[in-house]
Formats: sequence, C-alpha cells, structure tokens
Amino acid sequence: MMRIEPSDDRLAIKVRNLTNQFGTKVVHKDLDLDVREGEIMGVIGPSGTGKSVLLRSIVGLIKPKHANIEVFGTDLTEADQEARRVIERKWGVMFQDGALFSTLSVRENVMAPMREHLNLPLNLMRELACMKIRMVGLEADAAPKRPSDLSGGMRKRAALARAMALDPKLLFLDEPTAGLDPIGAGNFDLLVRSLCDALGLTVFLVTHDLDSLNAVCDRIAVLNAGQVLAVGTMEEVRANPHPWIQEYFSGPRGRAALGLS
Ligand SMILES: Nc1ncnc2c1ncn2[C@@H]1O[C@H](COP(=O)(O)OP(=O)(O)OP(=O)(O)O)[C@@H](O)[C@H]1O
Repeated sequence: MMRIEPSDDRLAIKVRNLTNQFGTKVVHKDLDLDVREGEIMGVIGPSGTGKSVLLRSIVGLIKPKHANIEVFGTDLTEADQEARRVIERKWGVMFQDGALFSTLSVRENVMAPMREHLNLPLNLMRELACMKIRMVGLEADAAPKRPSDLSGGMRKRAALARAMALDPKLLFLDEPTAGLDPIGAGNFDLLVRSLCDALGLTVFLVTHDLDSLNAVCDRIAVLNAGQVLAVGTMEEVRANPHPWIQEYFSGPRGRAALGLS
C-alpha cells in the first residue's frame, strides 16, 4: 500500500490568530495551528476547550471574531464564493453524532454531497455511492437501509462514506469513535488509517480516545485555555510537563492505552 509521507513544507491547513468568543466567553485567543499534507493530526484537550469550534471555524460553520485560515493554500477568509466551493469539494466532514439524514437511505445520504456538487447522471451517482459504502466496510445491503436500521458502528461507517463522497483530500472527523465499544472503535481506527494510507488523505481528528491517538495519529495538538498548548508526535507531546498533559497521558487510562505498567 502506498503511504504518502506527511510533508513539512506543504500545509493542508494553516490557522493564524484564531479568536472565537461567545458572549463574554473567550473560546480561542490568537490560536495558531498547522496541519501538514498527508498527516493525521489528532486534536485533544479538556472538554469544552474548543476542539469542535476549531473544526467548525475551519470549515466555515462558525464565523470567528478574527482569523486567517488557509486550506491547501487558499485563504478562506478572503475567498469569494466560487473559490470557497472549490476548496469545499476537497474536504469531507464527519460530525460528532454522524448527522445522517434520518429519512434518507444510507445510499441517498452518501449521494447528498454528490447532488450538491457534481453534475452527474443519477445512475452514476448511485453506483459511486455504493462504491463508497463498500469502501468503508459496509455490506451492499446496507445501501437501501435507513440509518436507524443500522448499529452504531455501521452508522459511523455510513457517516464516513458520506464524508468520502466527493473523494476528499482532507477529512475532518469529530470524535468518530465516541460511543463505540473498544473493538468497534479499534476497527474504525484501522479503517481510517488504511484509507489515509491508501488515498494519501490528510485528517483533522478531534478525539478523546487515547487508543485512537496511539493507533492512527502522526501528530497531536493539545488545546488548552484558548490556544494550542503543545503540538508534536506522541513522544514529543508526552514529554511536555504541563499538568493537564501529564495527567492525560500518565493517568491509568493513558498508561493502559500506551501499554505502560
Ligand atoms: N454556537 C455556540 N454558541 C455559544 N457557545 C458555543 C457555541 N458553540 C460552542 N460553544 C461553547 O464553546 C465552548 C467550546 O465548545 P466545543 O464544543 O468546541 O468544545 P470541545 O472541546 O469540542 O468539547 P467536548 O470535548 O466536550 O466535545 C463550550 O463552552 C461551548 O459551550
């Protein structure tokens, strides 16, 4: 399998001076973050620290108070509608709860981004959707089912298939393994890693799951108090003496996930 090595000099995402504030609550204050092309970047931090808001700011669902955000070299803060659409076609997003349309079948869910962005005959979109469904490890008979007829793990895979609908170069995954049992979560991690290696994707992965961090991430960014407190490989981040980082990685769950006694 081909593995595209993350590149230091090519950035998929460049965030500078991101400030988000809701009322008097400052969520981000001049936050900077780089995500390199081809890497899986795990984003961690205490609950409520602004991981999802960061993701939503990058994909344009939240308008920050201030920010410079570039994706694949395009400044999204300056981009006109057309330039934005070009970039939007290059990414796929899997939201925290999957956010599948409950009244549509799995296949129709996967076709939804195609209908919005591609001008293709219906039959072709159906075929492409079925390919994506099989690509994420679902059986073909999942295609006509409603999300409510699937298990939690299968729904996650369906949501991933929809995020992959437009052959993205960049995937945003917001806590994709939340709510899965350890085996289901482990299988999902393997799926993400192998899709990334095969397709050369860049991934922005928000997670609380230490096993996922360990199994799939090339680098980790730790959010705390409105900024990126530390960024680097697992080893580099673990060496940071900040109390939250030490507690996170050296507490019983951290030690178990890292195979330490
Ligand atoms: N649209 C909004 N309006 C007002 N406040 C918001 C909005 N979205 C998020 N917040 C607040 O911003 C803060 C950060 O939220 P966010 O969901 O990004 O945290 P998180 O780090 O992803 O947390 P968790 O790990 O628990 O999912 C929270 O205090 C949240 O209540």
